[in-house]
Amino acid sequence: MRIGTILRRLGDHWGGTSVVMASHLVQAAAALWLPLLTARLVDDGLAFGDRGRIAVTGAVMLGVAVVQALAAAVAVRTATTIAEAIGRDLREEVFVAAQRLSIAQVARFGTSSLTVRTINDVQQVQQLLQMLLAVAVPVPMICVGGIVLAAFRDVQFTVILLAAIPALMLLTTGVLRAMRPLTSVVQGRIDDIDRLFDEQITGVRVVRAFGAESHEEQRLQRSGAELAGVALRAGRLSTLVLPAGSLLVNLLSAVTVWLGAGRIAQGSLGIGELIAFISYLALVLSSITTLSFLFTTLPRAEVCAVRIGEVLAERPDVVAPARPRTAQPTPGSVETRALRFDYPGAARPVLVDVTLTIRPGEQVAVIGATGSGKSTLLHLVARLADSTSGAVLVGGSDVRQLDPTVLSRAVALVPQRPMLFSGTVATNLRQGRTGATDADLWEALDVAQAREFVERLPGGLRAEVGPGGANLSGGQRQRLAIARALVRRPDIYLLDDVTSALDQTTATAVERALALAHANATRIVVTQRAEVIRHADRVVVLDAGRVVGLGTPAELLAGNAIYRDIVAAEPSHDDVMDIPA
Ligand SMILES: Nc1ncnc2c1ncn2[C@@H]1O[C@H](COP(=O)(O)OP(=O)(O)OP(=O)(O)O)[C@@H](O)[C@H]1O
Repeated sequence: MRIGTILRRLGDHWGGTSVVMASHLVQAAAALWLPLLTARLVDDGLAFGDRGRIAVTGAVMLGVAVVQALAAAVAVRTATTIAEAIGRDLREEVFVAAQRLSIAQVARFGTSSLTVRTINDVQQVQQLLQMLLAVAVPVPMICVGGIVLAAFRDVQFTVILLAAIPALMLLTTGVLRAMRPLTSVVQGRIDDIDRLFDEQITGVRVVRAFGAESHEEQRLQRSGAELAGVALRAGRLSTLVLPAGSLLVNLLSAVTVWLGAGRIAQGSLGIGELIAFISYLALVLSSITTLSFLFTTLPRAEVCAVRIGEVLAERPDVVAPARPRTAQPTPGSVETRALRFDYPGAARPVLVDVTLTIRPGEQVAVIGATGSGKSTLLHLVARLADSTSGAVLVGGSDVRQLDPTVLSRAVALVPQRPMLFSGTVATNLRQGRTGATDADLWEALDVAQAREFVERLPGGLRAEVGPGGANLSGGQRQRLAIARALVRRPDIYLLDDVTSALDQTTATAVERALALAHANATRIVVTQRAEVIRHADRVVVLDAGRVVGLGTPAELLAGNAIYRDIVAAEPSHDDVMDIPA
């Protein structure tokens, strides 16, 4: 997307744009009329000591100045409203487009870059629109009007004015050329700083625990210095325009006065005429200088428009089917057929030839070394991404053909890193099911072993949850995330290492309660806990993205080394808590 594409959106606001144009026309006419009135005041009034003419012309000048100010106020106000409206629409579009991206696409852009594009980049474009409408529109009117009026009064002086315009244009073009490459670097550096901030703030506990504050500060300082370096270079270039413009105006005014003085002495020019001409010179050149300065913000807005366009143009990997299926011939079943998944640009696939058939109500544990593709497998079942090849069937229907609402009702994913949202405990849990009653929420909290701590929170279910659940412990977040999935009552639970932040006893209690609650539901559980693995109906062993073991715990104990390693690493706790199979 280029800035021109965004400018075309002004057509959607033609009413407001017409008001801006009309107000600027009035404002420009007033600005051009004032020097003529000044000339009349001096040459016809002051020169002859005609008090009546001075008073009338002065009153007209005051009236014109008031109209000019009012027209300018209307133009700026309307311009701001239009720019705000276009900015708001763009922000919404980028946000919605970003929400539709698959996890691989989000990873490719980077979450912080998507944030900067949605907020900062749209703001830059909005600012440019506002400035264009509020400042740039009257410039051509003033220039053409000023040159024509000057030409009518004096050709020699008009030549001076016309010669100055290309000089200013040349300067601006040079500055713009030099700035263009710097501005895309500036936006990239802003992305970097945002990413660093995000990392450092979300990881503040780790930073403190490792006493890494000064190291992190240095990283931020380095990034800040790099941004300041390029931003300063771009800023220095843009600041050339205004002083150069006013230098030119002053030089030419001096030349005009020098030439005019001689002609006044000869009697071929009135003082008022000279003042009027100098006013036109200043009006035209300072308008062009302001426009040139405005153009120096163009490269940055242009880069931002391109970055916004990249998000808007990104076709989501995961698209809703044209004719969605709602039928699920075998609710609760999950099947993967020769599944393969590659991250774009990655050296090797994350999953290769994964073929599984999971029956409704089955409890399946997925185990494997870190990085073996366990989470990715669950993500593909929940259709957070589409497989590179092969297929995933949920309830007997290919997820790519299944109605997204049917799929999200059938499947509840509890991710490895539980994510809560600002609001209350209840609003977070009701993301599982909007219509859930308080009793449903407490029931889910009971299963997730979270009743006790929620009851202790001030307000209970109405207790505040900070952004990302920041005011809760990792274990509390994890239990609320489990409860949210339970509230949904899906056919299939996808549980990704959901008890990793809990102590042994609580984890076992959660697992036991989960197994009892909604006993008919299918559970695919990524876990390292021997307790859960031993009590699963079947276990899938992944190694570097391939299924290297599939069977009951007893079968795998006999013939699978990876299974034996993982289960042997943790002693049985069946004596502590009996988990039903
Ligand atoms: N955004 C990404 N871009 C490229 N590769 C990625 C990306 N995210 C994950 N991977 C790779 O995909 C592989 C599988 O990751 P996945 O999270 O599925 O593993 P896992 O078995 O769940 O690991 P863990 O037990 O540590 O959670 C890893 O090798 C990882 O490096």
